[in-house]
Amino acid sequence: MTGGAQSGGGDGTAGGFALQACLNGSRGPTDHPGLPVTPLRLAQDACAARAAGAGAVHMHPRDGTGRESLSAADIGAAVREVRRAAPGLPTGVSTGLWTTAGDVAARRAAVLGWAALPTGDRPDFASVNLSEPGFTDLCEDLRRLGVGVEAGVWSVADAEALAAAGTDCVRVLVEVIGGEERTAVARAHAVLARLDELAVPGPRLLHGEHASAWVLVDEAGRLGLATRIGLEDVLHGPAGEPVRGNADLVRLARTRLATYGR
Ligand SMILES: C[C@H](N)CC(=O)CC(=O)O
Repeated sequence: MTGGAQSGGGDGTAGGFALQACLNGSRGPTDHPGLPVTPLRLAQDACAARAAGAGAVHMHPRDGTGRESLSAADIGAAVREVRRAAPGLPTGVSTGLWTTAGDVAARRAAVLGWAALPTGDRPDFASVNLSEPGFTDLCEDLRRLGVGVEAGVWSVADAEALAAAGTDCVRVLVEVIGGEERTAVARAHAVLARLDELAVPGPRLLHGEHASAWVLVDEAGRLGLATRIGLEDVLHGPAGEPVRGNADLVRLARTRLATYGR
């Protein structure tokens, strides 16, 4: 089985949870009527996702115009509101380079600005995409800020880059981005196997998006790995049925994971 020895201490979780809710991603409000964008809506959805069975949240905080933002003010406002509504819920944010339009120095400066936040307003962890330039400096900056790194591995090449860098991370996100549903499981296995071959430490969280989202929730269940679901990754249930929002998606994922004893 792939993802075995390094999958998270044998308890099938990624550092204490089996299911993370990815609340909004880069989506806009026209994508789904339930999409949370403001700190208050993110907090409401975090709370509802936890009640539905999520053990952590990942979000893309926005500025006053609704655009993704890494500024200390916007990150701090979203994290603070989520912590107020859902105390103790592990809370993470994206650091996607698209947020600063591909400007590595601007991203680094924004993240370094989180030093001005009280520690309680800093996220517990942040995802860092290995395919993006500047990931080693960013990981070191996050470590100094006391923010855990979720290493975003999208390919075998990313797995090799992570092994070569030796980055300390709280979790390895095996993210099957793009491509067709019928190849998603094979792609996931190729990355998981390479991570294990290279003895990359850290629990794995496996997920896909769009057509591959549900098939990889099932595969994570089968492999005993953590996974994630939410409006960032998919806008409907496993049979294409409509959902009201993140809490519905989390409930549906929990039902599927239960069939694998999770
Ligand atoms: C393209 C993926 N939705 C990227 C993702 O989930 C990780 C991140 O926020 O950087």
